[in-house]
Amino acid sequence: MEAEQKYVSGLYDRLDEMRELAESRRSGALAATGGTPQARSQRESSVAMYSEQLAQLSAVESGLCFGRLDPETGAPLYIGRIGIFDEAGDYEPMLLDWRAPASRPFYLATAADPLGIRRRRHIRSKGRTVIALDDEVLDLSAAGSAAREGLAGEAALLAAVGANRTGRMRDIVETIQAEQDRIIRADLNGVLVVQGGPGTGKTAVALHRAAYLLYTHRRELSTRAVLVLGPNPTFLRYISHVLPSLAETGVLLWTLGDLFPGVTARGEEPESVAAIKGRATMVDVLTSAIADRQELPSEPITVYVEREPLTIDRDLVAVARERARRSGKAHNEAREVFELALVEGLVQQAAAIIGTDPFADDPLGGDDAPGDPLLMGAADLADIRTELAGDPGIRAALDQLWPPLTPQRLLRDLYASADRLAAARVGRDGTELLTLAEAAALARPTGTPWTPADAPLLDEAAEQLGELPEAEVAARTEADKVRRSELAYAEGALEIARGSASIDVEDEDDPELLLVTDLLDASRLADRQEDALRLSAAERAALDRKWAFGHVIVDEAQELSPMAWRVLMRRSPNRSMTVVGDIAQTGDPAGAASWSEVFAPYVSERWKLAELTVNYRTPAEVMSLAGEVLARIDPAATPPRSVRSTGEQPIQASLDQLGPVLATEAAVLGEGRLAVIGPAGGVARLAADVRAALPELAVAVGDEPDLESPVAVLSARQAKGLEFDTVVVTDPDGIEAESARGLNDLYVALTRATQRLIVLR
Ligand SMILES: Nc1ncnc2c1ncn2[C@@H]1O[C@H](COP(=O)(O)OP(=O)(O)OP(=O)(O)O)[C@@H](O)[C@H]1O
Repeated sequence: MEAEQKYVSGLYDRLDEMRELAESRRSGALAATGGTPQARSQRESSVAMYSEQLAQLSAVESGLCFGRLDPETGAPLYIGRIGIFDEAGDYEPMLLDWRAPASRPFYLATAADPLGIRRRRHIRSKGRTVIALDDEVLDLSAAGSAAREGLAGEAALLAAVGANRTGRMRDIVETIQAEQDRIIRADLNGVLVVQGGPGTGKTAVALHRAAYLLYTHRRELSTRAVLVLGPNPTFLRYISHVLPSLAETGVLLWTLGDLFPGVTARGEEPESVAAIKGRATMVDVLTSAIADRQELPSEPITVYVEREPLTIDRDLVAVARERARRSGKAHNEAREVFELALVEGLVQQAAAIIGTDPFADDPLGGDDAPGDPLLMGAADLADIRTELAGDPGIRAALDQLWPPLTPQRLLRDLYASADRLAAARVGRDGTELLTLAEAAALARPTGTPWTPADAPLLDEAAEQLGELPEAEVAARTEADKVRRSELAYAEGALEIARGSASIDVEDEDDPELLLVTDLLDASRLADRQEDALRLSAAERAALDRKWAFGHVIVDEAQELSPMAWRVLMRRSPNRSMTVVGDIAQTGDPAGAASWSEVFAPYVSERWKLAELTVNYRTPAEVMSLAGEVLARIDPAATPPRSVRSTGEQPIQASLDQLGPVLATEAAVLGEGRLAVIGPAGGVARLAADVRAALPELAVAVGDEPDLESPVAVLSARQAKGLEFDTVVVTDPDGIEAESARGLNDLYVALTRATQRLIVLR
């Protein structure tokens, strides 16, 4: 132990030196002034780079070195969170990054297949002090019973899984198991689906895979960024410390509601409505909704040019509309074709009126050819065309008949109008896409906040609407002072976004306004301002609807709707994805019933399935109770095997015991965390009861509960992906009855405990 302490202390000394160096370089860069704009911008990026280095070096402080491998021949190798080299010596590695190929036997070597390793040692520390060493001799003759096979570093693993929970997910880098390691280090390309029951480490594996991929494919992924999609903001906060503790920043952690740039969709709506919005048929509903905006005038519109009345009637508009639709362009792009055709029709009218010689047929008239009404040449016609194209009356008519549309405006107008919904529910070929009741369920007043299920629809609408021509954008920019001030605001926000990686410039109130994000997509922004704004790939990705991520990781993937998958596939054109989930936990009515159903439309059968089979969270006793619910969901499914048992059976009691049960559990909770889970409809009342029973403790409840509080009251749906030392599930029948997939929700609730489960019915 003393020898290991000496080695580990030497590593911390090097870490301190590295920090000091980064600190002094950063101060140097900060102190320098003046110079060319280029020098200034280089300085700015140096400051950013050293700041990031410093953050990374601080993040690995805890558990810097956690392992040692003794090969059959040669010097021992130390394994840790980052690689450290001996600059004084021959640049020898003092500490190997856990992701380096040479570290791999630490996770994979077994007595049966020792991979050239004699001994594996887990080094456990508290702060900078080594507190325990766990050795495994990887020699069949010396190894214990065969039952130990397959669990690497059993003592360290059991210490980790049995430890108190803190409300923040921890990394598992010290005790990654072989089946997990194979997934973490799987090839970058292709779609990898990780199916695993509760507590099998799917989330942990997904995050470590992100860290591994960034390390191994740094150049490629740092320019394209990695996206991790999770089910809700509370969950993202819960997992948000894992990647920084592995010295990885620059991964975007998003929910579905963050996927459409410029909108942070956090509104709520009934699940049944979200389920309609999630259906693949919504693609056609949007197509119909857009076609419905290409209007024929109910009354002829009269515009005056040089005091002469010109008429925009149904026939003229129908011809122009047909020509624009036939162009095959997206709505906003086809507007130009529509405008040309409409103006051409009006030019003919104007020419007929203005250019008609009233004496054309008068034998006593001028010397023009008898019967020729036109006195105008090509130049005159061109003049009229220019005049008409700029005429405010005609422009207003164009905006009515073929309006330039942002996705926000299209969707907002659609939801706000029963007539528009009625038109959109029928396909272009006359088929019924939504029933009357389904279309009516989508209705809502303008100004209602966007919901997560709206984000994929906004993205789909953007795809179908296309972009407005630059000239149109520029004209509107010029005309609209409000918009310009908003642009200035957004540029300010972008400066701030260096830290926050997202801007939120929604404008709910003025549907006429082109949103700033329509103009500020990152490619245009980068073209214009690359030098001025040195955004990281992750920051630019957050602004650009068409960003293609280097890799996309989806957690709780079973909950995503077909519409959500469409957006994700657009963001991942190279189909480099890791998808983790558990079909048995699908709670959302819009979610998936099988993985093939999800991927068939995109990669047919070309996706790989990996399974995780060991449950690290839930003790065997708890899992056996949850297994009864799983058998009702799917009699063929096997629950994952728990890695440990506590010897304590779950307690089952009556609901009126809530007070005494909570008092008893709080008394033994220590530093741990307790959750009370119940039907969504009763969470507020339940929270009041829990507060009354535990007046001394902070009780978190609500949309985004603080999971670091000792006690949280949650619905089963909110508890998804989370875990607590003690879990009290109240009214299981109520949870089951609450939705079509209530049984799945109950299964989730019963599998959240790391130590103790109490069920009150
Ligand atoms: N190899 C490991 N070493 C130590 N702890 C582990 C290991 N694998 C998983 N765990 C722990 O097990 C718990 C469950 O992991 P995780 O939340 O990733 O599971 P999950 O499969 O996503 O679960 P669910 O589907 O129920 O949300 C976490 O506390 C995680 O840290």
